[in-house]
Amino acid sequence: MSPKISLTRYLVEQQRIDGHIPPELRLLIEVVARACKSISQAVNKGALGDVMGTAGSENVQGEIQKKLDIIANEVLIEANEWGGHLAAMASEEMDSIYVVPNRYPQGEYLLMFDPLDGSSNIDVNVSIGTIFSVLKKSEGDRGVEESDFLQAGNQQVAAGYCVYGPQTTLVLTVGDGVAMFTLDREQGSFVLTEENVTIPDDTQEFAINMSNMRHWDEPVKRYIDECLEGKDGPRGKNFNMRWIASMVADVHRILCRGGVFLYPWDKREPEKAGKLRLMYEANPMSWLIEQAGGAATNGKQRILDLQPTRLHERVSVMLGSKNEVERVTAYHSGL
Ligand SMILES: O=P(O)(O)OC[C@H]1O[C@](O)(COP(=O)(O)O)[C@@H](O)[C@@H]1O
Ligand SMILES: [Mg+2]
Ligand SMILES: [Mg+2]
Repeated sequence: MSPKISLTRYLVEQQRIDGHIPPELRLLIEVVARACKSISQAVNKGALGDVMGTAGSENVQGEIQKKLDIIANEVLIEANEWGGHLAAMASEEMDSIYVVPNRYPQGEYLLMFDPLDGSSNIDVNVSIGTIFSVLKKSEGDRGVEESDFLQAGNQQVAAGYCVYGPQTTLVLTVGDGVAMFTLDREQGSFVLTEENVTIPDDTQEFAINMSNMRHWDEPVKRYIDECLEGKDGPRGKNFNMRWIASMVADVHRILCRGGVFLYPWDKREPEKAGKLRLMYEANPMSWLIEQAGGAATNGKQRILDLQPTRLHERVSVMLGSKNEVERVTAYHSGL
């Protein structure tokens, strides 16, 4: 049996052999992974720990925060602020950026995260996760500002998520393909279980919240209608549907076996570009999908080329198997 390769060894090889990542970034990723391990332990406690239910407070998105949203946010802040690799952090659960206090060494990276993704599934024992994205701080000595974070997704230097499901799995890219690490609870460490993950260009499985159908725009309606017509329709093949309502779990399924995920703009809140957030949901997931051979657009443009204007900006998301994403994107330009 091939020797178990730990996350640390994998990253050291990425650093030393492939020269893909500087030592500081490697150390930052290890700290994020350790934080995810602690969050996984809190999640596993469930009703045995004081982690279920709402916290009663509201976040900048206007959502009622769950206790685990706040616990996960605090774990990530505490783990990363003293490590010396970061200049600042931003989170779905914090209105503005968190600048690393100057009693700690200042690093050159910016970390963004969705500390707990799939919050509506926390109390019903369905897979949830943490999503993260790393950018470089711009050169110069001036203090970090929110504008430093407003970089296009194609500027990410690392991106990943950790899914807390039957297994705890960390999925990562530093621009050299996608690797998956499973938490070995006995050892307490992440072990490499999949490397150079690739997703098929074609698929017969789509993921969308069908209950929003009457609110969708024509191109999305057409695309889903054709999938539902199956082999009797213009697609000539049957499609299956899945919707876990945890983006991290729906995307993980796609990285494991292909598929297409859509959370498009809809008429419920026409002034919003979509439900999901560009900086710490769509950008990291889009880079992972592209690194695995897939595609990700907002229906019109490659998500990674979008220039952000606000920290908590929302975006329409279509990602997964390349040929399906290209098809639904083509429908948006009237083809
Ligand atoms: O409940 P809906 O409308 O299907 O939305 C589900 C989507 O909302 C989310 O839960 C939003 O993320 P958060 O849980 O981090 O707020 C996604 O994970 C998921 O894809
Ligand atoms: Mg989320
Ligand atoms: Mg969240």
